[in-house]
Amino acid sequence: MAQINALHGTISIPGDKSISHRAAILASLSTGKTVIDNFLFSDDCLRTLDAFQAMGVQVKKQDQQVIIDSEGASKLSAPTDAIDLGNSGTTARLLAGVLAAMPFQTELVGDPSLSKRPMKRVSQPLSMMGATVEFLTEDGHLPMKIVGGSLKKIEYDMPVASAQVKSAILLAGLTGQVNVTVTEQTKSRDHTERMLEAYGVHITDENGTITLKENQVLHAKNIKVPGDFSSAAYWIAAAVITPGSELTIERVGLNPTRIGFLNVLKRMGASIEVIQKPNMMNEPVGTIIAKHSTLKATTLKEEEIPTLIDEIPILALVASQAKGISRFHHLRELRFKETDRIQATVQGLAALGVSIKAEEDGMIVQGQSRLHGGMVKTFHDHRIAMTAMIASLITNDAVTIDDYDCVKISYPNFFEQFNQLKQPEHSPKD
Ligand SMILES: O=C(O)C1=C[C@@H](OP(=O)(O)O)[C@@H](O)[C@H](O)C1
Ligand SMILES: C=C(OP(=O)(O)O)C(=O)O
Repeated sequence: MAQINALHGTISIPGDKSISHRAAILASLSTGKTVIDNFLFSDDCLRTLDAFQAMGVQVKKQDQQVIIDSEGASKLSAPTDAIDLGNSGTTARLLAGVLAAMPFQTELVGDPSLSKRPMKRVSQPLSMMGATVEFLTEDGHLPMKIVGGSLKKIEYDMPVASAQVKSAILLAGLTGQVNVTVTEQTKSRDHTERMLEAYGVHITDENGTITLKENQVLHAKNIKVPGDFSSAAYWIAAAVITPGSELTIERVGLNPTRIGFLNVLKRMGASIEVIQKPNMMNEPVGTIIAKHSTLKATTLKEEEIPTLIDEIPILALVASQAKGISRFHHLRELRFKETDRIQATVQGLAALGVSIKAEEDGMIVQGQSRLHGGMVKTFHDHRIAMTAMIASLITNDAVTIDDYDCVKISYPNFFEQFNQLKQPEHSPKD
């Protein structure tokens, strides 16, 4: 029987996945040489680099840097083969926006999980702008062919809160040199807008209506990527639920559109201190100190969902340790992620002893569950795998998962840091 150990130490968080994708894209669309520091070398972000390399951009990887040399958006060339996006939804949707304005056609393919995810949410606005998007086997799903060309301006009301769709439209406007206006009901992550602003592009956000002006070109600019808040969330959760723990988590991106998990945990009574550091490329950054806490249950509000959309599995684990019943609704979007994350979270946590129930649009979590070891089916979803491993910190018996490799999608050194953290004499820096 394993013993439950208090966790102590300092963790440096690897680069943000969303920002690394955008850095690779905007650097490839700029003229000149860009050095991207602290790029996340995860499977998903590598797909974005590979896609631009296939279109003639020079990409060099060294240590934690990527050096991108490009002649700009107008000089991208047709790839010789279909572009394989692997598991990456962000690459699929954002790249579709770029390709809509290219004077060539491209075929996009993905792995079985990505091939089940909805693509009409991008094909519809891009078609309205003048691109032709053809689904090659099943309506609305990859593989899809994008026949790009000259685009027209668009004013688009977003039917779902999605930073990927919003970004696809902004990138189509940028590469197509046309004016775009996107209106969001609920604000989704704004990394694309912030990075474009850092490049000096004329982009405004007035009460959820984002406008990008036509005829703007990008010139290379070095980029430093902050640590990924979504990756930090696992360690914040670990500290908060494991008795006697205190963890310091460094170099974390603190963009307000990403830190809903932090705000909800504070509402639940978690002891979390945030020390702000200087911004990186228009993105707030800081150090987080999280301690074991006595927690109370919570109910999620609709407007906070986009700010914690990828943190629902780990939040459900935290809620299982709080006093009372937590209610998570407005989560239909979770059914369209790497897997159906409502079902995968409920099944995975139930296998470890959590009293949890799936609802049509969310889940109900009974608090103060006593967890036991067990086998968690990940459905090859990195966020389910990492949630199960954090759960193992508070079980006496072993937790096993059916796929350890999938963490490489967003957090390649997760297990390295996890194992170091479990050895109290070490502090898992990088
Ligand atoms: O724009 C992005 O980088 C992302 C947006 C979110 O997806 P949606 O746009 O589908 O909400 C999120 O779940 C994903 O992990 C990354
Ligand atoms: C949903 C995710 O990513 P993507 O949509 O890029 O596959 C995620 O990282 O949790």
